[in-house]
Amino acid sequence: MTSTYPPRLASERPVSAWAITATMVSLLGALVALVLAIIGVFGSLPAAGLLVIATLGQLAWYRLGPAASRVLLWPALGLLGLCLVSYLLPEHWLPHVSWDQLANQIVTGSLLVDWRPPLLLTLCLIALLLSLVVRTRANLGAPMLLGVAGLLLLAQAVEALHTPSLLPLRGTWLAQVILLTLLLGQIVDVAGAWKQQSYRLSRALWPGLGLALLSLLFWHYQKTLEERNLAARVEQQHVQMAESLSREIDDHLAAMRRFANVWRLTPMIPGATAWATQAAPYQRDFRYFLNIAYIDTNSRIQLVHPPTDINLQVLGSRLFDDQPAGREAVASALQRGREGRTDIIELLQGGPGMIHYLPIFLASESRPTGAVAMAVSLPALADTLFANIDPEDQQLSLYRDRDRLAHQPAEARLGPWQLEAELDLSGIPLVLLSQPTLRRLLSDLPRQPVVSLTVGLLLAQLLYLVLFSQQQMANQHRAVRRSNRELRREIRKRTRLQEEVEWLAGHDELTGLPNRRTFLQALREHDPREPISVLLCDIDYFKKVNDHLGHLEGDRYLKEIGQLGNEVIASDDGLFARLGGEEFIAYLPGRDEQEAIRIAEDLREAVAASGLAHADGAPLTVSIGVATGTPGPLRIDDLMNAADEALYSAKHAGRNRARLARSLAAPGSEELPEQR
Ligand SMILES: Nc1nc2c(ncn2[C@@H]2O[C@H](COP(=O)(O)OP(=O)(O)OP(=O)(O)O)[C@@H](O)[C@H]2O)c(=O)[nH]1
Repeated sequence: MTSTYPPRLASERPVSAWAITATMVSLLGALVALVLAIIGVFGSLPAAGLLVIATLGQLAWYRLGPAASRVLLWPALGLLGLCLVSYLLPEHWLPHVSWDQLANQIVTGSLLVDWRPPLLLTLCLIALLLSLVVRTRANLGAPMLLGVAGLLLLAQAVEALHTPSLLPLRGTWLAQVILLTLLLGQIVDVAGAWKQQSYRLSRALWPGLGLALLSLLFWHYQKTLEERNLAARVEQQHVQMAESLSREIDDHLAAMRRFANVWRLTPMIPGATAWATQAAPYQRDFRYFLNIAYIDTNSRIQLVHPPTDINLQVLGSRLFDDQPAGREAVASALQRGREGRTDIIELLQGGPGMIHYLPIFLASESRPTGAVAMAVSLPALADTLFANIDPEDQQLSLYRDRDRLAHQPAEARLGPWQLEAELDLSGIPLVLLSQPTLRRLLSDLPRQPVVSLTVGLLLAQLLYLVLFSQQQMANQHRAVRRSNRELRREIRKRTRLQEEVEWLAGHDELTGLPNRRTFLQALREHDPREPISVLLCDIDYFKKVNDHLGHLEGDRYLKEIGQLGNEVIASDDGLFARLGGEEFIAYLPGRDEQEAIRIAEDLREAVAASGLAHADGAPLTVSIGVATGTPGPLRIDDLMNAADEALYSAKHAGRNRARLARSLAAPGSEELPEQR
């Protein structure tokens, strides 16, 4: 991975031309959506407004930098957060009606649903805007947020296409296109940076997106289930309402029969007072009885209760003539002594209704002496039946075939569901239609699926962040271990070099023997209570070796002699060093002259017998100057000079010999017998 210093800010990154183009297209779309929403043709105004802010925020990010972008985006995120809260808060904490009141204060007649985008659109916008305000866009949060936005967008498209939803996704296809281009713009913008970290990203991104997808699927399952449950509940309530209406109708039939039977106990045709007294409680209980009238055998209305103007007007009417639609029913009661009822007809008092005719048998009479007519006004019946229904909850209509008999409009915006139930009005089939209001449906809809979706998405984001950070830490850990390894290797290398330098400082490179420095050090550290001897040793005619056998061979000879000398001197607890050139020196602590001379002879003989030879076959020899210091303070220069003089003396005397320095022993130097 390449890195630059100083690190670039996100706003300094070169922005792709594609990203700018996509954003411009989105902006255009968002502005069109806004205009359409303002003139009320299409879509919702707040959603369009938020889209415009989102695209302007993205454009500001590219053109002016993060600070300008955030000025636009944070307030938009605040609004979206409020929208999300409205989806999440339980009804008993803050009822829907309170949200609606708030919306109504902003624009009269508007509801909460007008002011918040659909759930998935809200979440998608939140993810998009958050990805813009996350500073390190290409690294930390943005990939997951953009991924989630993409998923939500897809889910929203699928929802809109396939699933009939309780809340229609009003005009969101345009919003989806705008969001999609916005999303693509962002992805193109940061794709380059993602590529650099694709390994780390994919390890964190796929599990995160997997969890987000699971949350979405789970949410969809729960939402569908809850909507189905709600539909079933509403349906059940509707059926119960229809049943209670049917019961009410049955009750009024039973009441009518009771009323008709009352006259069996009396021997006379009912009088006006008795009629009014008997009819009053029935009319009070069933207000939709427009009237309760006594019809004589001639089908003439003789008595009527209540004595309202409109009822009094029909008094004396002969039903056979005046109301032909009910003739059959009247005849059934008066002539055959059986209950009869009209179909739904236009009543004499006006409005649709039906009239029941029940024969009146006086005591001991076997033929009816008249009939009781009970006119039921259908609008009044519907009013009575609907009286207990809150018009803010639902709209109700009563139909016979296609004719609407009664209608109670809702006093709130209607939801998308229409429910149907059948009613039996004394054998006439009616249909009761109900349409629950949006507010009622929304307040009844459980919040749990939205809560679990939000929690799921948060967990997915958290999982992504944890995995991403873990990857980052693992990477850093790997880098630290790598640099540690390199450091250890460097230290080892330097230690070896140091040892080599130290060894070279004290040794001769060619022969591997200690050098002059080490020799002098040993000399300086010797125990002054003991004698000390040195053997200064020089190869005889070594120049010839070089001249005739070559320098490489000369080097080999030097190495051989070094090894040989080391063996001889080390066996006598001494140190054999190379002084330089073809000169060697032996340091023999605790050795007196006699011992030193013996050792010098051993060395000389060993060299002579080594097999090393000149070009003419003559054996290679060495001359040795021996100097010994007695116990006591030592003057190194004196010792060395003495050895040197002794060596010179040995050379001068013909070479291949050892000479004891005279100056440090008895006066003059003593020649050892030549052993050739
Ligand atoms: N091959 C090789 N030759 C060296 C090295 N150091 C010194 N010499 C040679 O040793 C020779 C020393 O020669 P001289 O000092 O003239 O003495 P010599 O030929 O040994 O004769 P005497 O000491 O007088 O017996 C020179 O030819 C140097 O070039 C070395 O490290 N390698």
